Amino acid sequence: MITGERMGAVDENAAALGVPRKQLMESSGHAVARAVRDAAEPGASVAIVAGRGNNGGDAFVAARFLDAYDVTTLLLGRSENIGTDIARENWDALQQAAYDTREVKDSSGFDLPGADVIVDAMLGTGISGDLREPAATAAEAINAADATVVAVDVPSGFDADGGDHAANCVEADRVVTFHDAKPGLQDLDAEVTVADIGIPAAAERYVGPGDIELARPDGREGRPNVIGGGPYTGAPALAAQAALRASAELAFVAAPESVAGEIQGYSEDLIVQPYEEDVLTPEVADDLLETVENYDSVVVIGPGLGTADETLEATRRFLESYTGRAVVDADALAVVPDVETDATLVCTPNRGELARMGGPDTDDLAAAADEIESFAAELGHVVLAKGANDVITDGERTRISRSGTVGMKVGGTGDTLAGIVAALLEHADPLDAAAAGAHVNGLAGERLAESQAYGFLASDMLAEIPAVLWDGGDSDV
Ligand SMILES: NC(=O)C1=CN([C@@H]2O[C@H](COP(=O)(O)OP(=O)(O)OC[C@H]3O[C@@H](n4cnc5c(N)ncnc54)[C@H](O)[C@@H]3O)[C@@H](O)[C@H]2O)[C@H](O)CC1
Ligand SMILES: [K+]
Repeated sequence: MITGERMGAVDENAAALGVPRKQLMESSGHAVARAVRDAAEPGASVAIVAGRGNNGGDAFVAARFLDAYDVTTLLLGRSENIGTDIARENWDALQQAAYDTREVKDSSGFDLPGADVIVDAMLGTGISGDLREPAATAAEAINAADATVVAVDVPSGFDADGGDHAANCVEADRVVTFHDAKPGLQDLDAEVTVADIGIPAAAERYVGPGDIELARPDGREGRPNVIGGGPYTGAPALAAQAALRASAELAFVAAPESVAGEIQGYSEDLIVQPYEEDVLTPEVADDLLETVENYDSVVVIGPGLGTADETLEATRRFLESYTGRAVVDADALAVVPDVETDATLVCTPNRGELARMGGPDTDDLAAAADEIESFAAELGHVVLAKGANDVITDGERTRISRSGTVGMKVGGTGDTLAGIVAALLEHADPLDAAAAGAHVNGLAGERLAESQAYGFLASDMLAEIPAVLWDGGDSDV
C-alpha cells in the first residue's frame, strides 16, 4: 500500500536511479491498454477522456497500444495547457501519428462519444478537492454512459492519499493502479489491478531525492530544544546549529551553568538556557520536562551529556514522563531499552551504541538491516543506525541511506545529524524525518569531500545543509 504523495517520492528516486518518469509513463500506458484489451474485443470503440496531467499522459500512451480498436482521445482543456513535458510529448506523438484526438475547450463542448470502453484518465494522484469543470461534467457523463469504465491509476476524484473520494467521483468498473495498491481502492466496487511499471525496488529501499522532498519543510518552523552538554560543549552546539540550518526558527540549548557560557560562545544564533548544576540531574530533568511540554517542540537529548549515574537517571526520568517527539543520541541512548514511554523517539546510535542497546554488533549495518528492523520493532521506536550506510527503520519499514563519505568520520557529524533530524521531525513523520535527515547529513559531507577530502570539520557541514535540503539532494541515491 502506498499513498499518492509517497508515490511521487518513489518516482523521483527512480529517476535518480536512471529510470525516468517518461519510461514509467510508457509502462503505465501499456498496462492501461492491456486492461482495455481484456475488457473488449479488437474493433470495439474506446473513448479516452484525458486530463492535463500525467494521468492523461498515461492514456495518450495507451492509445498507441490500441491500434486494433476504434479509439477517440478527448483532452479536457487546451493542449497548450498540458501540465507536464512527458504528457505533452505523448500528446504531440498522437498528433504527428494522426490519431483521432479532440480538445474540449470548456464543459459545454463536452460531448462523450458512444463507446464500448471509456478510459478515465482525467485525474490521478494529482487531485485536490471535488472535481472542477470540465472534469465534473465529464465524470457525470462517464457515470451515465453504458460502457465499461477503466480508470487510470485511480478513478478521477479519488483521493490516493486518504482513500476517500469526491462526491462527483468517477465510478469505474476496472482500475489499473501503478506500482502498489493505494489506500481505499480495495473498498471500491471495481476490479483493481496493480501494474508493475518497472520502478526498481531500490527506489523504495534506498533513500533518495524523493525522500528529501517528502520531508523538506515548506517554511521556517520549529523550536527544538537540545538537552545536552556537561562534560562536552561542542556536541549540543553543533546539534542546535544544524537544526537551525535545517529550517528550525529557534534552537534552544539547556545546559549546566558551568558550560552554558562556553556553548553560547560558539554561536549567537543559539538560545542557551543554563541550569544550576554541573550535570543533568533528575531534579533539573523535571524542570526541563515542564518547559518542553509547554512548547510542543522536538527535543534532542544526549549530545555531550556524559554518563554520570545521576545523568542517566535524569534521562530515564525525562523520557519516561515525556510525551512529545525527541531525537535521542549519544549517551542518552543507553537508557532507552529499559524505558517505557509514550514519547515518539528517533534513536540515532552509532555502531557501538547500537550494540550496547541490544542491537546487532556489526560494521556492516546494511547487511544487518533485518536484525536492526527487528530490534527497532522490539524497542518500539524509530532507529537510525549510523554507519558507512545508515539503516533507518520503524520496525516495519526499513530504508538504507548510501550517502556520506569517509571524511565524515570526524567528531561531531552525529551531532549535526541529530539536529537535522530534529528540525525535520517538527513536521514530518518520524521515519521520513530520520531517513531524509540521514541522507541530508551524508550529502552535506559529500559536498565538502569534493574540495576538502578527509579534512573537513563537522562544523563545516552546517553551511552545506540548506543547499542539500532545498536542491532536493539531486545527487545519486
Ligand atoms: N509512479 C507512478 O505511479 C506514475 C504515475 N503516473 C501518472 O501520473 C499521475 C499523477 O499525475 P499528475 O500530473 O501529478 O496529476 P494528475 O494527472 O493526477 O492531475 C493533475 C491535473 O489535474 C488538475 N486538477 C487537480 N485537481 C483537480 C480537480 N479537483 N478538478 C479538476 N482538475 C484538477 C491539475 O490542475 C493538474 O492539471 C498518476 O495518477 C499516474 O496516472 C505517471 O505516468 C508516471 C508514473
Ligand atoms: K483517473
